[in-house]
Amino acid sequence: MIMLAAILLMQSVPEAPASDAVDWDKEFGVTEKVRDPVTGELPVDPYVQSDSNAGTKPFEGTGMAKAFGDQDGIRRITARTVELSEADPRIAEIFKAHDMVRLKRTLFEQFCYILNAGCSYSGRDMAASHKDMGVRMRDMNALVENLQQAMREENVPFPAQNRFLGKLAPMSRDVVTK
Ligand code: HEM
Repeated sequence: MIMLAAILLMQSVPEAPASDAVDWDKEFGVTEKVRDPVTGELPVDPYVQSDSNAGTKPFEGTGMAKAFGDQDGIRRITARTVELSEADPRIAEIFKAHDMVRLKRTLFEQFCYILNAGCSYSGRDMAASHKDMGVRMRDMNALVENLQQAMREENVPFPAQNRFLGKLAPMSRDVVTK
């Protein structure tokens, strides 16, 4: 008897008419970014593209590009640096919420441009890219260790590794949160 009453009660609950349904995503201004079907990258806010966004001038001559294995070597080194950082418990959290497809492309372009290996840099400047990310000096050190490992794995000679790190070091002023 109680069972029957419960079933009748459940059936008599009126369904909300479709016109009353509230689009909460719209109310709260929630929009989901969609990846570009060709590049696989998420869109970013408009910015002015310039090689000067790379944060430093390129090396002269072809020596540094050769030491890094030209574009193929640079691509492997940047991809490996990102891969190691995504798996590094010290800094993985920082990378999780961001677009690693875009980062692999722009980091490659930046390194390739700086090493004078025949690229232009199309990414954002270092201050804009790392704004509000909360990067601390110890996070920077972790990333540098991962880059050093990636360079070692590609047999980049030690003096060339250090010359390159010397170019990147001043950028920490724009990357690390003050
Ligand atoms: C000198 C050191 C560094 C250099 C040269 C560098 C370079 C770059 C470049 C070229 C971009 C892409 C810009 C763009 O999307 O337009 C980027 C973005 C990013 N970087 Fe760095 N970075 C440095 C340090 C760091 C550190 C220490 C961390 C964290 C531990 C970090 C985390 C990220 C993340 C998560 C993004 C993606 C941002 C986004 O998609 O909005 N970077 N970085």
